[in-house]
Amino acid sequence: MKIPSLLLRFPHCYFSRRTYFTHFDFASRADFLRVESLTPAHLDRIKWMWSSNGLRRELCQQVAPDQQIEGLSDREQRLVDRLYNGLIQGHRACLAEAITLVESTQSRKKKIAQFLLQKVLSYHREQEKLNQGKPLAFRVGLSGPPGAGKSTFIECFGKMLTERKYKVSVLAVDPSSSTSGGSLLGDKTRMTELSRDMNAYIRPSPTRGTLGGVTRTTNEAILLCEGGGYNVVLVETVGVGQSEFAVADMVDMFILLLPPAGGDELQGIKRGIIEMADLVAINKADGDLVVPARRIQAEYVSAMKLLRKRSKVWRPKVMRISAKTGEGISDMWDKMTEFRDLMLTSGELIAKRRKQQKVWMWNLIQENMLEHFRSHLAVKDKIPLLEEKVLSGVLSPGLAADLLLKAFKDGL
Ligand SMILES: Nc1nc2c(ncn2[C@@H]2O[C@H](COP(=O)(O)OP(=O)(O)OP(=O)(O)O)[C@@H](O)[C@H]2O)c(=O)[nH]1
Repeated sequence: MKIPSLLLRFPHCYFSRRTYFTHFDFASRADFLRVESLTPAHLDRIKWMWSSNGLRRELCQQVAPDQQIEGLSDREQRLVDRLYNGLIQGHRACLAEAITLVESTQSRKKKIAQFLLQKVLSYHREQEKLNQGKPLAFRVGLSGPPGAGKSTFIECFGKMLTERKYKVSVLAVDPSSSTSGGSLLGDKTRMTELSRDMNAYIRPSPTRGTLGGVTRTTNEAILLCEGGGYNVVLVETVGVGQSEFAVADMVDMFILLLPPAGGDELQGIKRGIIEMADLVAINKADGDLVVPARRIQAEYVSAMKLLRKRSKVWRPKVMRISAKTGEGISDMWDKMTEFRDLMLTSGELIAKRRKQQKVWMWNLIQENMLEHFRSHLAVKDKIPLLEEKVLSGVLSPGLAADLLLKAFKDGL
């Protein structure tokens, strides 16, 4: 039987840890995880083990449960292994294919995607242990009103980071087109240089109108980008609607990018979102706009002093930058790394991530329960009639809700 080439390249995805330690006498766990530590003798042994039936059966039984996935066909399992191995090798095509799989709404693909995510999560845990428990990537949310300069900023900021040998991924949360559900803005078209950079990955993420405008898949795409070795993950939102609040709930640091304009130009910005900002960057501080930028900065500095403190170690900062000239961008990164280090040292960053995962679990339950309720046979035909009665004032919202909930309960 031909030995699978993947077995020779990534044997630790086939063999359980026990097999490794009993049959390959690895000195340490770190060695076991480093595939390049395989010697020709190890490879000969793998070939021998694969050829002798008895051991092959044993190997299959020994593969850790999360690797020998029940319920997936051989073809689906090969897809999961191919995407997983390509992802952790840093292949952008595998990352793109993995995110597309995670974005799928088709139930079978969703199931395969969850298995892939579980493998990536366990890889995350291994790598974080090797990284003294520190997170693999710095997750940054970026929001601001249309025209504030987000795309121009990401292009300039991203290029600066890749020149400093960071791997940057950008998930641009786009409003979906009403027909296709695909992303409208296609930020790639406006981040031309960065999208050509081999150390950058840009992905418009369609919202499909889900809760808060930011999709479940954005949260999961962040995990996949980190599994792909991207150590700075930027999640950009269009800056209107509810998406900023959802993004703030899935990143380590939330940045608000504002134009040097006050008053009605900032109508799109809700007070609540300013309270969630860890850093406010007044953009376009160049040319004739330097003076207004200074004034707006002063206004926000005094306004933010009145906001309730959300961290014991960090006070939100207000900076002036120019995405056009690059002025202030490097200082801004210094401030961001200062934030990350303070939050890590104080333990607030890990605590925040744990809390965020719980918030997302309940967001998803709420979203799926509502979907399940609306589509339930005992309820869906009653909804239009009861909505009509509420609109015409015949029924109170409370009574209509009780009638629908009773129909749902009786129908269970
Ligand atoms: N002077 C100046 N103009 C800028 C700067 N950054 C962006 N712009 C200009 O502002 C306009 C909007 O920039 P974008 O980067 O598309 O802004 P955006 O926030 O991505 O816009 P939306 O995609 O509509 O949300 C463009 O004409 C940019 O050239 C800056 O730092 N200085």
